[in-house]
Parts: sequence; structure tokens; C-alpha cells
Amino acid sequence: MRTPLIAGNWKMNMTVSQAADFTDELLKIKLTDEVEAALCAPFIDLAVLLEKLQDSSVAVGAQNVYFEQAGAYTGEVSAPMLADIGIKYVITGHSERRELFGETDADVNKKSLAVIESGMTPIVCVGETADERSSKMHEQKVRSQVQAALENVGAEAAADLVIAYEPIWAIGTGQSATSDDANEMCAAIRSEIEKLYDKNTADKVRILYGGSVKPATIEDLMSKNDVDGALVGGASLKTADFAALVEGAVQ
Ligand SMILES: O=C[C@H](O)COP(=O)(O)O
Repeated sequence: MRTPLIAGNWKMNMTVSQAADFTDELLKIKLTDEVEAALCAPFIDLAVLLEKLQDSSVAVGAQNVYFEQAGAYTGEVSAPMLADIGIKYVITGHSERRELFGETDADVNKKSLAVIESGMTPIVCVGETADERSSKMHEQKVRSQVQAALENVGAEAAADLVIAYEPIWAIGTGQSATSDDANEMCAAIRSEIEKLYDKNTADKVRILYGGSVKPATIEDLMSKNDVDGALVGGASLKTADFAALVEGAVQ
């Protein structure tokens, strides 16, 4: 039985005072314990989230990490630094980082390995462009991204992974994949994990869908066998919507 996960990705939104207000509001709402909730925030917001959410079940995640442990890497933040303050999840391979900051499959692999080595869980993002989908290359693209991201990740760590299928054409566009299409790709990712490891590992990995998920669409998504939750951008920025997503993910 996989516990559903709703992970908010605030991207480059929310000042520290806005993050504090968001969490104060969130703490007034009783969230279900059948769904795990996480907020992946800008580095500068992490301390306030960790402090305010310390007695709640909401986990705190980061959106990026550098793969080296420490050293002369101006402006970067390492996995041991994030683990030390109590971060649980780190997003790796988001398409915005791949597209805007030139992150390669090899970088995503090194970052995911660094996150695992520090005892945290990567939320590994994969997904195809609109052109790749229209030329029916989407499944091949996503399978190859999964293979690359998981190179040298052992079976035990793989079972704890979270993978987010995020078709690039659905991100921030209001044009979500249908729940059937999302499920088909989540199932393809699970079958790739089975190929790389075994069925037991594949059955344990949580696979999320991301791309224009809203409170109104979460129940339909969660009714699908291979969708274990969602990675949510825009709709995670409002407390009421985030809480509604968590409630809507009860299976
Ligand atoms: O990481 C989250 C995704 O990029 C989805 O963003 P969105 O919900 O705003 O489409």
C-alpha cells in the first residue's frame, strides 16, 4: 500500500513573510492523515517552514541541491546542509531546471544520488515536450530519463523514491493531461522501475503526476491505479487550495 503524496512546489514564489502567513493558515486546518503532504519551498523559506510545521505532519522539501558535499561552489547548497536542518524531500530534474539552467540527465543522477546519500528522498521529475508527445516519442523519452536518473541507485533506495511525471506542455498551462494519459505514463514508469530492479521495488515507488493539477481534478487523478499523488505548482500557493488537494487525494 503506497501512501498518497501531495507535494507543493512553490517554485520562485513566496517571500519569508508570505511563507509564514501560508503556514499559519495551514495550521488552522485539520488535514487528513491518510495522505502525506509536503511543501517544497525556496531555500530562503525553509527555516520558517521547518519551525512552524515542526509539530505538524506536513513535510518540508527543497527544490534544488548541488551534488558536491561542500567546497568552493559559490551560491550552491549541498545535500548535507539540507539534511542537517531536517529537509525530507528534494526535487531533482524539474523541467524548468533542465530547460532554463541546462541541467543534464547526468546532473539529475548526481543530485539524486547526493540526496539519497544524505538520507533524504529525491522527487525525480521526468516528462516530455509537446513535440515528443505528438511524435509519439513520449514514453521512450520518459523511460530514458528514468534510467539515467537512477543510475547507481540501489534497489533499497529506489523503493523509497518518488518520481514525478510532469509533461512539459501541461506545466503552468491550465492544460492538464487526462487522468488516463497520466496513469498510462505513471504505469510505464513503474514498468521501467520493474525492468531496472524488480516487481517488489516497482510496487513500492510512489509516482506522482504534475502539470496544472487543481483541487477540481485531483479526485479523478487519484482514482487511477498508478497515480500515487501530485506535484503541484500554481495551486499549492493558496492555503485553501493546497488543503483541498490533500483532502481530495484520499483514496
Ligand atoms: O512542479 C510542479 C509542476 O511544474 C506543475 O506546475 P503547475 O501545477 O503550476 O502546472
